[in-house]
Amino acid sequence: MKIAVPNKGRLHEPTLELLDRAGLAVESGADRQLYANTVDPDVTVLFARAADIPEYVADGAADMGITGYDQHRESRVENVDDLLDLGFGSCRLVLAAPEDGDITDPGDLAGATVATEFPNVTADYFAAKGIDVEVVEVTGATELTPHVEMADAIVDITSTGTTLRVNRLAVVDDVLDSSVRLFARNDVADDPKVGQVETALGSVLAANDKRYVMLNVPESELDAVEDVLPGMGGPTVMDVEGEDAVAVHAVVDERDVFATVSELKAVGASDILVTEIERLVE
Ligand SMILES: Nc1ncnc2c1ncn2[C@@H]1O[C@H](COP(=O)(O)OP(=O)(O)OP(=O)(O)O)[C@@H](O)[C@H]1O
Ligand SMILES: O=P(O)(O)OC[C@H]1O[C@H](OP(=O)(O)OP(=O)(O)O)[C@H](O)[C@@H]1O
Ligand SMILES: [Mg+2]
Repeated sequence: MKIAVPNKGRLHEPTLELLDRAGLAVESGADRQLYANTVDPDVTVLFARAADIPEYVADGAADMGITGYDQHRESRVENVDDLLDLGFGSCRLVLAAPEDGDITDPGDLAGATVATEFPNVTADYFAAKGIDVEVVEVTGATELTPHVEMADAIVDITSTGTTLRVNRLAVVDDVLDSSVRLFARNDVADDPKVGQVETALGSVLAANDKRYVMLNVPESELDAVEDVLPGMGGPTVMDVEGEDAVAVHAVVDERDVFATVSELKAVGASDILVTEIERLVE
């Protein structure tokens, strides 16, 4: 099983970190190598440009891939299916035009020129609206093109909005929401290894917003503690040897931890520990 992952840029580190946490650590070697082993002898990693990954997977150079959904759409590959939203690299592709200009609606661009690093997504967007534009492909610094009369508007990535603001561009319309996805080629979708990789990465995401809570409580108060801790499938309860108390363990949503700990104390729990969870397979 080969997984194509970004070889550099903003998606590289978080992808390797996620694989690491999922128990598929990439074994370090020379920085610029093409292939790397993981701790699983059946899983290797192919380093590629974020934009090339969907095609590498579609063509069979790799079986699974991790990259932005925007790149998946831009590649127009059809034999690749998303398995998981990995929750990082969130951004929007937007149509933007000079803030002091007269383009305030996509329809204002009929017959005009739009510059972008995403010519296919852009062409599909205008075609769906029935608006005829000329799409000019650029490979970077897209935000400059309206100011040097190369284009009337752009389709580009925005996240904080800083780049658009600095270049005095305003959003005219949303084109696509993107985040990083795990995907696989259709013809390997039933391979057990694909399922294992999906489960491993999914278990890290599932654990991200959960905490493990441990506490001791007198046996007489156990019912009250169980009311506070509905948890997944109920808490685990263990006898504490030689004492009239039990130890209780439970998985709690991160956002509920503050309230839960207060309630647990109120019903007589002591020695309360809250820890992070590395992985959670339900
Ligand atoms: N500002 C951003 N915020 C969040 N995600 C982004 C942002 N810019 C890009 N991305 C995501 O990262 C993917 C890769 O971006 P890109 O190919 O520009 O690489 P990079 O990490 O910016 O490195 P470089 O541009 O130096 O090659 C994009 O397709 C998109 O999914
Ligand atoms: O809304 P913002 O937070 O400003 O982010 C948007 C910018 O981020 C990306 O550029 P990147 O930093 O990857 O530089 P690049 O043009 O070299 O890819 C993207 O191409 C935008 O220019
Ligand atoms: Mg970039």
